[in-house]
Amino acid sequence: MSISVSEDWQAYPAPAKLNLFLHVVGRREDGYHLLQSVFQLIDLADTIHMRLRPDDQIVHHNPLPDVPAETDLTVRAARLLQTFSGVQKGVDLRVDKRIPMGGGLGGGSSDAATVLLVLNRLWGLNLSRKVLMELGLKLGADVPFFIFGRNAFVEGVGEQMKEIETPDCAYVVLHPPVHVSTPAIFKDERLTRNTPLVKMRGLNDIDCRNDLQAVALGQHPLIAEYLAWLSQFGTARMTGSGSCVFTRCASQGDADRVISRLPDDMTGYSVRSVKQHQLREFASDC
Ligand SMILES: C[C@@](CO)(OP(=O)(O)O)[C@H](O)COP(=O)(O)OP(=O)(O)OC[C@H]1O[C@@H](n2ccc(N)nc2=O)[C@H](O)[C@@H]1O
Ligand SMILES: Nc1ncnc2c1ncn2[C@@H]1O[C@H](COP(=O)(O)OP(=O)(O)O)[C@@H](O)[C@H]1O
Repeated sequence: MSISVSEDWQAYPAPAKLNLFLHVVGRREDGYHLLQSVFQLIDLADTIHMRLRPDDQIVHHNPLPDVPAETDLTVRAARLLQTFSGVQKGVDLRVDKRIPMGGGLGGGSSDAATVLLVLNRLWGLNLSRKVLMELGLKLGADVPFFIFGRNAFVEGVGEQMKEIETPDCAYVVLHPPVHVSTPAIFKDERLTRNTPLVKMRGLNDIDCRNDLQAVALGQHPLIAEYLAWLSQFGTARMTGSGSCVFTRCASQGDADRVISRLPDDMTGYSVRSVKQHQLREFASDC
């Protein structure tokens, strides 16, 4: 799937995710934390424009204000794939950001996953999903999920996943304007790391909380104000390491109505659950 914007450039989606719950169940010797979480794809998405180049350069045409091109996850993903495969091909990149950055919605990771999936096809590499997921993990703990491309129960540091049925529904997502540092949340001494392991049968049996939430609220009290406002409409929770918070709505109309009541100084989105990443077939399962 792709949406044409001009003769050469093609546009590809990079969807965001919500963590419907997130439990911290332990810590590895290297300091990384063991998690259990359900990752849900949503229809809030960045768009990555890509064009093959006649040389082997990787060129980012509109770097983000605070992220130099060389450190952008799209460029890092393309370089990683180039080095791994030894291919002597290049690509032009442009990124239209819609997913708030540092919001716990996985935007950077999803951008990286989209680049890996698309270049796998554009460069004719034909790497399997498994190989792309292993490569993706080198870029960030959330990248394998977006390459997996289906809603999933995720374990380990983000590399073990099983497909899971999740409700087809609408959500309201609010973005408190604070930058949450993921390493700072995981390092915080107030973080509990001993939530008992759950067996995943269905979401109804799970204590759907986010163990990172209390720590994020301690570091950024503004998130609590957004949670309090959203809690008028249903159970509200933080996604990932924050700062975004969300609640489930009975219908898209209900979600739109919540957004229409948002105070002028708050930013939010009415979104829908997505069953599958539109680029999932860009990697094969064998
Ligand atoms: C918390 C989660 C849940 O979805 O998401 P986000 O809030 O980032 O979306 C992820 O596990 C985050 O994934 P990601 O943002 O890719 O993190 P990474 O770049 O891999 O790691 C950033 C830092 O967080 C800590 N970290 C991350 C993941 C993990 N399982 N244990 C950790 O301790 C490490 O200190 C690491 O250096
Ligand atoms: N293409 C990109 N999009 C967003 N963030 C990026 C990108 N490349 C690198 N980053 C860096 O990754 C950090 C985390 O971004 P993001 O994935 O949006 O948040 P989160 O991990 O909280 O979901 C950003 O603050 C930014 O410094």
